[in-house]
Amino acid sequence: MKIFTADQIYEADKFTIEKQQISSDVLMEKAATELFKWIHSRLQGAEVTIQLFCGIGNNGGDGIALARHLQEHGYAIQVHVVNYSDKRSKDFLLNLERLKDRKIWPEFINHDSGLPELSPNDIIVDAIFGIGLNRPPESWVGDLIKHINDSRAFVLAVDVPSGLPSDKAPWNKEHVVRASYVLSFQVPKLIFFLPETGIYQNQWELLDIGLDSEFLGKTATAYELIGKPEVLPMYRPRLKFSHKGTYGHAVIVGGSYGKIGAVQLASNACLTVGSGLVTAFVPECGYHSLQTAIPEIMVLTDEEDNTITKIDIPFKPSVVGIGMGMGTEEDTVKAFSALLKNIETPMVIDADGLNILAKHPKFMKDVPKQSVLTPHPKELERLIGEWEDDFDKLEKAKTFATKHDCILLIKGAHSITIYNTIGFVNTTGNPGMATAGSGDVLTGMITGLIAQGYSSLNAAVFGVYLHGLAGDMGVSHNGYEALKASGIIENIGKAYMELLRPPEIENNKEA
Ligand SMILES: NC(=O)C1=CN([C@@H]2O[C@H](COP(=O)(O)OP(=O)(O)OC[C@H]3O[C@@H](n4cnc5c(N)ncnc54)[C@H](OP(=O)(O)O)[C@@H]3O)[C@@H](O)[C@H]2O)[C@@H](O)CC1
Ligand SMILES: Nc1ncnc2c1ncn2[C@@H]1O[C@H](COP(=O)(O)OP(=O)(O)O)[C@@H](O)[C@H]1O
Ligand SMILES: [K+]
Repeated sequence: MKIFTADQIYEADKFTIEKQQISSDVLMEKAATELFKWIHSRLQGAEVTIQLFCGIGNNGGDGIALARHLQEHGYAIQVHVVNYSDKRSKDFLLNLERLKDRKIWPEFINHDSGLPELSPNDIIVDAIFGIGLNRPPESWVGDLIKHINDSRAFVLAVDVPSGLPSDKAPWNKEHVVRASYVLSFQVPKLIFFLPETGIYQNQWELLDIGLDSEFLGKTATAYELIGKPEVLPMYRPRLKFSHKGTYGHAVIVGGSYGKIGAVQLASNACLTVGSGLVTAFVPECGYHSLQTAIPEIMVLTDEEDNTITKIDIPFKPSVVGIGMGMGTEEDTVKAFSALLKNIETPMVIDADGLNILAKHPKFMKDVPKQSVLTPHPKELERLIGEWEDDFDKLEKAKTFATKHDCILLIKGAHSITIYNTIGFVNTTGNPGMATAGSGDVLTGMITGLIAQGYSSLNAAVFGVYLHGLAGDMGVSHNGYEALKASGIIENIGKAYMELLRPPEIENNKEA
């Protein structure tokens, strides 16, 4: 599913109005109707006070129109207009008139008004600012937002939490609504998925307001949300007359004394995701434990006991996954650099592989094209330098990925795979995966997918989705805390099954 910018949403709005020959308030009415239906289906007329805070733009207009629907269905409402500007939108004014026609007089909140009384038992509708926010809210509006946050009431935000700009980090973290739930119109917004801005909403859901599907379909976007419909076509089925050679020979290089487990996890994940053959390359000290832990893999060892000093692979691997638990000793750096110079197949580079690249930027020119780099935020910072905010981070990541013709996978709650100018935002995974070794598992999985013939980009996007899905299945019975990296591997098979499960057939009413 595409992620549109605010400007693109305004264009979609305009296009829809022209094509369908409707007036703009029709879209606002549709938005308000969908908001109302959502609320009504849950509240069923409950006797709760709904406090609506409406700005003076179209986001506020949505709130005012919603208030009318709520009142018509007997809900106890209190409408507040947050009067932050004289430039009221046409459709806001239209809906304000409609409300007044029904003898509902909102309370106007200005810079010198006191703060309204709020109870934790109220439901608050936040329609102060939408995607039109383009400068810091004035301090009295910020104080009102803080008052809403302090109320401990359930806060339902319309379109986006107020105070959150769509293309930069908030100016003041206290002046952003912390929404219990966001009902957002038609398309997901990038702010929902970034660590700095995603924290302002617990949950979000899309409401279809009928923006033109032709426009949405043909418009190219810089970000795409990756769910089952996007990854399913990437799946490469196992062929009946295939053999292990069909699915490639992956090599996993890494480990050092005390960190052989990282290679074990990556190799096991590589095999479990379906690589035909897997060879691990580790320092001598890892030999016995690896051979014992995973009988299905082959093991090559360095001449040195405790670290990697020379990487000899006596065959042409399909792909090499490297870096987990490897350390950054001088000899290891030399071995890594020599491998980069000799290798032609794409690589998946993680952990200390990335740390070495960050310390020796000139090595980047030897990294095979179409390699996948899998940094967590700290490793990313070492690689691309500091950033101002998450948006700046993504731009810098795109510049880096384009310059080096690589796929840059930024790991996190919503991992984002960057290739050229596009970012693919993952939707699976959970906080249980914030546990030692889960990144090693991901590296192994992506390596195993490339070995089987997935393109590097598809391996990254598909791999991160499957990894998150396996994590989700891993916590479904045991909870977040007990998930271990090996638990993610144990659920890779189930994740495949879940991905390939046909959609439930709806009950035939006549049957
Ligand atoms: N297609 C869709 O998705 C549909 C979307 N709809 C809804 O429209 C919403 C967008 O509405 P919107 O464009 O009127 O902007 P909104 O966020 O209400 O802000 C109002 C104005 O405030 C101003 N302003 C900005 N920052 C400010 C500040 N700090 N302090 C003071 N003023 C500030 C700025 O105007 P400016 O002063 O810059 O000219 C801005 O225009 C969207 O989120 C959704 O809820 C639906 O109605 C139907 C279809
Ligand atoms: N809160 C979270 N929600 C979803 N996925 C997460 C979360 N925290 C971590 N992960 C995933 O777990 C993995 C952690 O990788 P990394 O930090 O490299 O771990 P390690 O170095 O221990 O292997 C990444 O794939 C990341 O996306
Ligand atoms: K809002």
